[in-house]
Amino acid sequence: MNKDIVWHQHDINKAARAEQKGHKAFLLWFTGLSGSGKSTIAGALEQELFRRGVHTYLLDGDNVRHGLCKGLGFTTADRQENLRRVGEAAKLMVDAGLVVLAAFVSPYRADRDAIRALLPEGEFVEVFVDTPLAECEQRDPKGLYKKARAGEIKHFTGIDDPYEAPVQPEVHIHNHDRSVEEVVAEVLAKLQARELLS
Ligand SMILES: Nc1ncnc2c1ncn2[C@@H]1O[C@H](COP(=O)(O)OS(=O)(=O)O)[C@@H](OP(=O)(O)O)[C@H]1O
Ligand SMILES: Nc1ncnc2c1ncn2[C@@H]1O[C@H](COP(=O)(O)OP(=O)(O)O)[C@@H](O)[C@H]1O
Repeated sequence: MNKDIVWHQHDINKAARAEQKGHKAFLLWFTGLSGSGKSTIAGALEQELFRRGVHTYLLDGDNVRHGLCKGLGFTTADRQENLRRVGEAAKLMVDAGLVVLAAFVSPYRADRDAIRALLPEGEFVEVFVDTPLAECEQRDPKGLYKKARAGEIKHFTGIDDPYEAPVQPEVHIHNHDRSVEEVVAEVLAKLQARELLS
């Protein structure tokens, strides 16, 4: 870091924004295999939060790779850079007073922990969307598992690339043989128990 660049503390801070918006700001980080249901659950949860008047923003892996993270692939280094950029963007949004929902495979513990470390204690909520690989592969909505099995896609998480499951996620969802509504209700209850939502 250049020592001539000094942090400027502005007058409107996070507490003031939370008071204006009427709720706390935090980052809900959804991690799990491709096809586990991250986008579906994050999207349904965002709808419910929005309905309650919560100011939200949903960052989705497939979408940010069209802009902020354009050109990055799926090597370990590219995933790390992808998640570093997303983590910094999410941090700004949380500072702006939003409840940010981020849905990324984010297969490496170190990358997820690096994002956790960017935020104040309690403002990073890791949500492990735990769906068996066989189920994800059966869902295969984009046909990517089929391509990965055929060797047409390399470094595919769960096939020829690792997925390091969270050890102590704040929320552990089993998203198999359950309705999306049931799962959303479970996440909301966990957030209320942590006093992140009223
Ligand atoms: N090799 C490989 N491994 C995993 N996923 C792949 C790969 N190639 C393409 N895709 C598609 O890209 C989506 C994952 O992007 P992410 O930005 O979430 O990945 S990561 O967090 O940087 O690991 C992922 O989206 P989801 O299915 O929504 O998880 C896939 O559709
Ligand atoms: N609880 C669930 N039960 C059955 N199918 C689900 C459930 N949650 C998500 N799905 C389906 O699984 C597929 C993958 O979901 P998606 O949200 O795209 O996963 P991801 O974002 O993790 O890749 C979609 O076809 C979605 O409709």
